[in-house]
Amino acid sequence: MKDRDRAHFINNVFPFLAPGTPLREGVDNVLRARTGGLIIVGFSDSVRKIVDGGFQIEADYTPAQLYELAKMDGAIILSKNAQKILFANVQLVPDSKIHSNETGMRHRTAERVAKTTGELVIAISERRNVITLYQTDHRYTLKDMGVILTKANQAIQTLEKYKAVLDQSITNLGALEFENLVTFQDVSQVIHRVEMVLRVKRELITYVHELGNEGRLITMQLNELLNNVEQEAFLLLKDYVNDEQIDASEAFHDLQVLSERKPLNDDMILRLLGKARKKEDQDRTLLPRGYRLLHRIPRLPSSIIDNIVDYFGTLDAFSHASLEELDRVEGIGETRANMVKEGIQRVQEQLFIDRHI
Ligand SMILES: Nc1ncnc2c1ncn2[C@@H]1O[C@H](COP(=O)(O)OP(=O)(O)OP(=O)(O)O)[C@@H](O)[C@H]1O
Repeated sequence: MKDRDRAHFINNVFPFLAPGTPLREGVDNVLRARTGGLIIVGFSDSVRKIVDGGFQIEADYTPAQLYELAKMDGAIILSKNAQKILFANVQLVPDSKIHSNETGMRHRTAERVAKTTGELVIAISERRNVITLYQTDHRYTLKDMGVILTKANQAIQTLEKYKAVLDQSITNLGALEFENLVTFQDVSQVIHRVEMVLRVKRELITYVHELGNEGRLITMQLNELLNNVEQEAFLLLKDYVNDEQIDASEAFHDLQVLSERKPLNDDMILRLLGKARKKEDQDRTLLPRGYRLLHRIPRLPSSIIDNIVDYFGTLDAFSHASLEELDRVEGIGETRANMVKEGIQRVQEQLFIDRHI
């Protein structure tokens, strides 16, 4: 429930309430001033019905105005986009039969208004120094920036570890590919590690949204760490999918969606790759097409990589091809044939040095 609530606010509310936004600046000022506050963002008909008293303002929203108006009793109503302050000093009279778990009147009112109107309601506590968000039946207490930053940094450390493990298993797979020793289990192991990395990435993105402009450093670290993970995962699928049944981009999309829900198992991975589950297939060697390793050769355009794989079919075939055979591929002349041959050799040597047995 808590995760669902957090996700709801991060997706729908944080774009205009994250640190660095004018609304957050105003709300933080009210919190610091310890006057308390009750703010409704949106003035729909259902809000109109429960408004009693107060006065109309119709001014452009500024953090300073919000802070001044919060010194008064009652609620403040903002426009849906939080660009205007519409009313202040408003008494709200939601149906008292609506269940509320809150104790104080401000928070009970906030919860009931959110449930009846569906609008975002922000309660800033005078005594407890917390900001609570309500919308429909969702409730979320904003966390202290320090707490979120600590969690985000822990997640970055976890990501670094997972990424190192993933890199190593990709290297090991590459070495096995040159030896024609890859089985389904080897591919599945790499896919599981990609899945773990994607999972931590998703968690980190929620922290980044929650941190707003305080999350810039985390974003930079995240981008640097994940620089090529998605491309590698896509190429891995391109190397191994049963392409008569499944397109690699589709498989990559499915991998991302599935890993959001629950941990992948072997059956799911087999389905992703478009392969049937047959007992005898489990230990059979798989021959990769070689997209992933060809992409490691510097300055080799994707169109040429496609032509090489189309012509030879597998890494095994083109890694043993002579210069003359490589020369026959469309887009490859003598110079490029040399470059490809040397490139493949260099990639192979590096993999054998880096592999961890
Ligand atoms: N129905 C309401 N409409 C508008 N404002 C309200 C309403 N109920 C309470 N408030 C505002 O909340 C203020 C504090 O009420 P109360 O102390 O009972 O709330 P609380 O939930 O305990 O919040 P806090 O933690 O800030 O004390 C009131 O002075 C009033 O400004």
